Amino acid sequence: MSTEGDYDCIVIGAGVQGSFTAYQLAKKKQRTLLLEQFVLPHTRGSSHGQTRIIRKAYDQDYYTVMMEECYRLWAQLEEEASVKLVRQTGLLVMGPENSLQYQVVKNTLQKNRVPMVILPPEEFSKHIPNVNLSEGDGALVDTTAGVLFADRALRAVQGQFLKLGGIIKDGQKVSDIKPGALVTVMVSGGVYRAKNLVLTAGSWTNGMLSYIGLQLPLKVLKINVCYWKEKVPGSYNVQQRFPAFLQVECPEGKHHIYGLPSNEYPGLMKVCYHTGSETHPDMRDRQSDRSDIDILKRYLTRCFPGLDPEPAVVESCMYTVTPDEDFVLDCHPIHNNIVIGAGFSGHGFKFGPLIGKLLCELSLGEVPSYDLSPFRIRRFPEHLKPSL
Ligand SMILES: Cc1cc2nc3c(=O)[nH]c(=O)nc-3n(C[C@H](O)[C@H](O)[C@H](O)COP(=O)(O)OP(=O)(O)OC[C@H]3O[C@@H](n4cnc5c(N)ncnc54)[C@H](O)[C@@H]3O)c2cc1C
Ligand SMILES: O=C(O)[C@@H]1CCCC=N1
Repeated sequence: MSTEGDYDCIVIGAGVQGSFTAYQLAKKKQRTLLLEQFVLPHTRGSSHGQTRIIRKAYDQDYYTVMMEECYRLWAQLEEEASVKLVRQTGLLVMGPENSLQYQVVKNTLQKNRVPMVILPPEEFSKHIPNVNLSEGDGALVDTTAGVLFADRALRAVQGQFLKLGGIIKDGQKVSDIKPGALVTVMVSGGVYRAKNLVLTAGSWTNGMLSYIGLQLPLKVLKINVCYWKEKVPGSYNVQQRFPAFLQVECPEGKHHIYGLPSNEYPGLMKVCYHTGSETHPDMRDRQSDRSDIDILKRYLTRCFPGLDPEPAVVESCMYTVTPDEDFVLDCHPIHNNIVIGAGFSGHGFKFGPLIGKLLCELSLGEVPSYDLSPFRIRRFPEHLKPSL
């Protein structure tokens, strides 16, 4: 077994969160190694695919507030890498006018003075053709929102990290971690040591944490990523300024439904259900539950009459979900040179640049730029005792 040179920091996992963390560390002159189990780019985790939603429309103030800086950081990366990563389309939010869910999002936007437009039901179809607003639903548009070009963003941030002198080793699966003043990381055929470790292993997080005496209440869900054909090509197209959308409550299912204007596959609009069935991350393709697709078919038949209600393409992705759907951004409770970023619960991409900054701050022992109390490990006390 060979021993390779020491680093200031090793980051495990080159998804969006690990890549931005490595980039931030390299910006701070840290000698950084980014380790990835698969050959890059890959489609086996949570960060692949061409698009994601970026928005300020959230239930909780703290996410809306954090998004302010995220937009700036995305723009900074666009400039540094000379690439377009964000397209402003707006986000149409729909939900029962009197429901808590809809009202909370509306209030958060209003309180934080986020530019938005409320669409009264009688004016809805003038602004949003080809969508049936449900009886009793309210509708608003978060005009700051849009589409993030995800694959392109990952390439851009990894490219900037390499330009800063960072090292990426892909096809290197971490098989053990030994904590200590120097953390030792084992991969097949090699050992790496560093003063600090950041763990951003997505759906494989609990596997990694088992090496260091910790388990988190994370569920791994397989998401069916569905694309639906426009009956009239272009009717829900990004070029026609059709917005992304979020349906916060509807009779068809308990969870949100969200969609992005047709873009990546010409004539196909991406619409997904915000949950899926549990899986082991290495067994994703054996999970064949499609009950979410039945919910989407019924919803689209009723509300998006311009889409063929049979998915034309179904791809796979994974969520790693915490019980409260808030992220985990914290130091290991005993080994404080090990930082953990996990549980992004299906909504973490848009925060990537800021997550990178925060995990870098935690790793360097700096005071984090935001109050991280919603993201602490000790909010799950029952999961701390048995494994430590
Ligand atoms: C269908 C879908 C739609 C989504 N829509 C949105 C959206 O609209 N807006 C939004 O903001 N977010 C969205 N998200 C969420 C967002 O994409 C995720 O929160 C984010 O990609 C999580 O990134 P990550 O870096 O934590 O995980 P990953 O991308 O999975 O990265 C973890 C990496 O760690 C590597 N790894 C694991 N174990 C090891 C090991 N032993 N050795 C080496 N490497 C290892 C993995 O191979 C992987 O590459 C969506 C997610 C999905 C699945
Ligand atoms: O994060 C997002 O914006 C999307 C849409 C809502 C549900 C999860 N992901």
